[in-house]
Amino acid sequence: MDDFQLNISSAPLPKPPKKKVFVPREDPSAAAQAPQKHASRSARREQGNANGDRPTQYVPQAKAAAGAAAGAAPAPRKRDPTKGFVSSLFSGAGHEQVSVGLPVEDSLSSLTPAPAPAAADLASRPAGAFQDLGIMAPLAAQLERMKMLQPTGIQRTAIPAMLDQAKAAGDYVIKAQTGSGKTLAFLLPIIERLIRWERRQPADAKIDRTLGTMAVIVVPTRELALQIHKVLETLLRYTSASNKDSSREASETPLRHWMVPCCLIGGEKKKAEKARIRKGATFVVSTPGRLVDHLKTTEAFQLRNLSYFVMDEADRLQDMGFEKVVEEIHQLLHSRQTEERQAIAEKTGSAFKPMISNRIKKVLCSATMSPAAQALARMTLKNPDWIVPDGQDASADAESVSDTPTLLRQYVTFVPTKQRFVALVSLLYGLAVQAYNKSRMGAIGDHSALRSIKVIIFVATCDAVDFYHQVLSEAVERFRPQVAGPDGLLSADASEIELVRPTVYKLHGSMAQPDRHAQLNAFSAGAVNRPQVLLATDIVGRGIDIPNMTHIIQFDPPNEVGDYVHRIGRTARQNREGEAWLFLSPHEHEYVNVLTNRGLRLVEKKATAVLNHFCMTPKQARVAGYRPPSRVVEAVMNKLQFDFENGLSPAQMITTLAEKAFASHLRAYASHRPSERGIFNLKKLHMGHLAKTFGLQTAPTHIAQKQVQAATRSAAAVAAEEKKRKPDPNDPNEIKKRMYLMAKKIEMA
Ligand SMILES: Nc1ncnc2c1ncn2[C@@H]1O[C@H](COP(=O)(O)OP(=O)(O)OP(=O)(O)O)[C@@H](O)[C@H]1O
Repeated sequence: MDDFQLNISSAPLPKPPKKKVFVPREDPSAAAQAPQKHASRSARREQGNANGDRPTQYVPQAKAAAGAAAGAAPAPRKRDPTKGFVSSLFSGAGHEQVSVGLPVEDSLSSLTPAPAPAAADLASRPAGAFQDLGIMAPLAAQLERMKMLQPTGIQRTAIPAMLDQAKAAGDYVIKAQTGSGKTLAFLLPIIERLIRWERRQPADAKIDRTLGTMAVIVVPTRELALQIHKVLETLLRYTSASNKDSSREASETPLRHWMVPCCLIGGEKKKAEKARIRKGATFVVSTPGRLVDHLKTTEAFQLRNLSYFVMDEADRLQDMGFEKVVEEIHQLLHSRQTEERQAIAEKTGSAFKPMISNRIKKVLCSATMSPAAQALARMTLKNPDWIVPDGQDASADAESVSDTPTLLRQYVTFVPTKQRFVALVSLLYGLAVQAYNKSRMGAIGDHSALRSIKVIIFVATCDAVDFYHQVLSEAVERFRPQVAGPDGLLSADASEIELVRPTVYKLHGSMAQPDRHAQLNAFSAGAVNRPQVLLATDIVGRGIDIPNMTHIIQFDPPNEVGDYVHRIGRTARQNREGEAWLFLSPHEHEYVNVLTNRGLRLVEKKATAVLNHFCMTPKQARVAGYRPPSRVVEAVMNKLQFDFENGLSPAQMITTLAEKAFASHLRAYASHRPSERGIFNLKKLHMGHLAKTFGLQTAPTHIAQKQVQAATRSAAAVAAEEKKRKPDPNDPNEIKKRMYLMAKKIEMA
């Protein structure tokens, strides 16, 4: 691959010593390679058949020309005979134009003006407004330190509602768009009620860890548990008597309490967690599996005073995998609390008096409520109070997902399957250049003042995360964005390219917990003046709050519209701007209807707009309306794909990774919801083209055939099973039946 690396130098760009262009198969210089011809042809045919395209051989023009001039075949390059060809990314099947009726833009930059910030979500109240909602001075002072001066829309409704003594017996459903501050919306009133209880007690009574756990918060991922735990730690730091600084606010209302948060998550040492529980934890934040484990095995868990059970990302918790676990948690919390209270009553001879509430109040919280989660809310919550942001209608369609952040722009681009990789690299480069050009104005010479992009790329499987992490990490080091110069292809200005080169991180559920933690922290803290890219599965799709997120790229579409909404909600949080890009292959275009039918508003970006950007220097990209010639774009993209297929990593290692990623991609593709399998149809997926997405020159047929057969078999088996047992899993009557049974069990517990 280094043969084809171009020199990089600062402007003015020198004439390249060798021009490199793609020479098609018919080129006389290629035809002159008589001794190689037959072997090459058969290799080419093999690839051509597998990929369904006419292959193109990449030959440096200088060598070809020299060979032709000498009247002899150019000296053959030493290489693996199965490599060295790249079928053109711009010919063959898979390029059908689709029209989906969305507004279309042919430029990377947004053509529509930025929408105005949502007035409803920006509180117009002055600082101190948290106190107006009933939050006491020490807590409000801490919020001020955390730079939270005004409550958000959902906080303005949730805090008074949850503090309202008249409604204190009921449960709550909190539904508000992503990034709107739901975490504090349920944490603040819980902390406030505990502080208020303490105020009503004689001077020697206080809340501390010996009173046991007051609130349990269960969330679907470890990362989210750690995040909420951190918010709690910060909130409680200055509002606990243990902190000397709290005496500042203590003159009027001396603080006595000492509340302790504790995080219980899979992947951590259970023994250490048991020790923490034994010491006592006022708040427990946990993932479902680990919580059940401790509820069953940790005797020291004290739940007699438990007053709140919060299910954050409630609809995800009702998903297949968690539904039963959450049900079990409900039962265990109730049974353990009852046992503990009875034991105390027997010991003391009088009924146990709980601190805040006799029953455990449940709080369901999410930006989306699937039908199953709604049914659960209706059946299991007592008099649930549906809390939505100030100014919104609580009786509106609970399943609606159209309430996405106001400053979020949603784009979809239809990229032929075989161009997916080059389009991804081009988009990353284009977005980074765009950000660099935007922030460079007024910041020339001061690179610390530049603002770059922070992107999450969602892919379907852990194997794909590993593969693209490896590939993109190398790509940014080794692929030089190339542009049209007067004499062919040139590399872009090195000093500028350095500034748009991203650091790549990865996160998926099969990584060891310390690595997960380290990667997420590094990505969150990554310098804002350099592009930061995180490759991830849906593990960071929900709840995760990363500062300065600018873009979400869904390289693989999600399994559910709910997941789409949560993924895009990682950006444009708290009234900041953000962009979400969705990649679809042309044959998947009907997925757009699935999204728009649920009220989501998208704009189509032409795939050419994405590819063009890789062929422009930052300087060229600053010229309004500049477009590189299409033949240059094609040559550059074919070269990029050629390098991708031939030049990365020790060949064996990357091939193994690629084949694994290819196989698991097929499995994931086959597991789309039954209602969407007509759109994400394995039979319509071109295996050869998909192979190119993973840098494979041909589809590993043994894998492809096996996967397609298995997927078809399992799809048929699932369909037969569903027909036999459940007429339709989304049938409201079926959901009701399931939820009724679950509610009965919980009630009995
Ligand atoms: N009143 C406030 N003022 C300023 N910033 C706030 C306020 N409340 C919350 N935030 C910040 O807003 C961001 C989003 O909050 P949070 O994570 O609670 O959103 P969310 O609604 O739970 O989002 P998601 O649905 O994605 O989980 C966080 O960085 C949080 O610190």
